[in-house]
Amino acid sequence: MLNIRCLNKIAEAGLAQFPQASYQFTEQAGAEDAILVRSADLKEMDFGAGLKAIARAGAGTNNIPTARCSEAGIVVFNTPGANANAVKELVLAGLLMSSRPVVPAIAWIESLGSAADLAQRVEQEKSRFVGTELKGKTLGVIGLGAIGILVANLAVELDMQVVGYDPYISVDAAWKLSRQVRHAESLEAVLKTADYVTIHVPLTPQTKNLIAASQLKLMKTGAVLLNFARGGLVQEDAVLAALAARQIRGYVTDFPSPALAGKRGVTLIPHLGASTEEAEENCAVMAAQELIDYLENGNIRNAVNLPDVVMERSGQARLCCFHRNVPNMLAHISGMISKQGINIENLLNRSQGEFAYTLVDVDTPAVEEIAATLRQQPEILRVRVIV
Ligand SMILES: NC(=O)c1ccc[n+]([C@@H]2O[C@H](COP(=O)([O-])OP(=O)(O)OC[C@H]3O[C@@H](n4cnc5c(N)ncnc54)[C@H](O)[C@@H]3O)[C@@H](O)[C@H]2O)c1
Ligand SMILES: O=C(O)[C@H](O)COP(=O)(O)O
Repeated sequence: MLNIRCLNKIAEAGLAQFPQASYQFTEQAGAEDAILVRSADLKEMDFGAGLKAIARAGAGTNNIPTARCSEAGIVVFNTPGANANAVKELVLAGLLMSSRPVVPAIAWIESLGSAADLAQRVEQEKSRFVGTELKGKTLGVIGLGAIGILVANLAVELDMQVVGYDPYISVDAAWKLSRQVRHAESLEAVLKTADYVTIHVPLTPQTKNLIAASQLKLMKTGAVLLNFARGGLVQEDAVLAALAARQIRGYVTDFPSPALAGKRGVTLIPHLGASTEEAEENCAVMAAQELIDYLENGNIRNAVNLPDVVMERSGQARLCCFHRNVPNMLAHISGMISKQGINIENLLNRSQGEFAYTLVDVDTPAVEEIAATLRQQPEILRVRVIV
């Protein structure tokens, strides 16, 4: 039996992927083979020696200590794109809420209750809630990954001018982007031209406080900043100062904090970007399938600390080696196997940065001794045998 531990509520459709004959769910810390998680913070968590993988049912992995996981030979997965449409739709709500004051207008109507002169007051006072249209305004999109592309393309459909910035855009992403999205050479260029700026980059040490006082100063007077990516991308004190100085008109964010609560111009949403039935199901199913293929076949799809490594099963046993990306590892692994007179049926090796992963299919199930010897090698972080 393999033990799966869920550290957040995971959609039933995802849990149903695990066959009951070979998997069980556990709440016991340290007993798990794999963890399924959404936003629970694992950064200070101790992991049991048996933990082989963590799957984040979602996009952002800043709640997972990925570097520490790699050192322990733990593969960290996420589910790219699985909740992108849900976020896109909430960004649209954010754009509409910041161009048309529907939220305060609804609050005002509710405050009137069922007053007899309701219809009359509506017509007398509705001019307090006049807004502007999105059509013709410029949207700046920072980060053109799964979400940024959908947001940029939607804004084109809304007849907005769209300018996008992503120095690391993938070829796949570039193909999906509408040709009407203008390409910005720098973050500054986006900030200077946009009426609305929306951020869709991961939170990393490099992107922390991406938008701080000097970036806010570049924004057009009266512009609106939308942040559905992570709170730490925007320096809150700076944004509050920019709002107080009327440099920007609004800050719409999915990441509330005590400092932002109740401040003029701030719209707080309780981290609902991915909270649709469809997105929760998509993420849970994708995360579960990634874990199952890794646990049962050693295949890796959508890990953040290793590249995709997928090989059809052959032979009688598979050795799965998570190791450092240093010279001679392949020769060491294959040499050890051939020294035992064992034939290698198939082998696949890929690396990403400091780490690499090697799958070896062999023609005998008797490879535990080889695995034990390989585990002695300090550059090898984990060896699994799958028969
Ligand atoms: N509010 C929510 O519920 C919610 C849901 C999903 C994702 N998110 C957040 O949104 C982020 C983006 O999600 P995604 O699915 O689009 O991820 P993604 O990996 O598909 O796209 C991220 C893009 O950001 C780009 N990028 C990285 N650093 C950059 C920089 N300095 N400047 C410009 N571009 C940069 C990358 O090249 C990539 O194209 C996630 O990391 C997560 O933090 C939030
Ligand atoms: O990075 C993500 O996918 C989102 O922030 C969603 O987080 P959640 O799964 O906790 O809703």
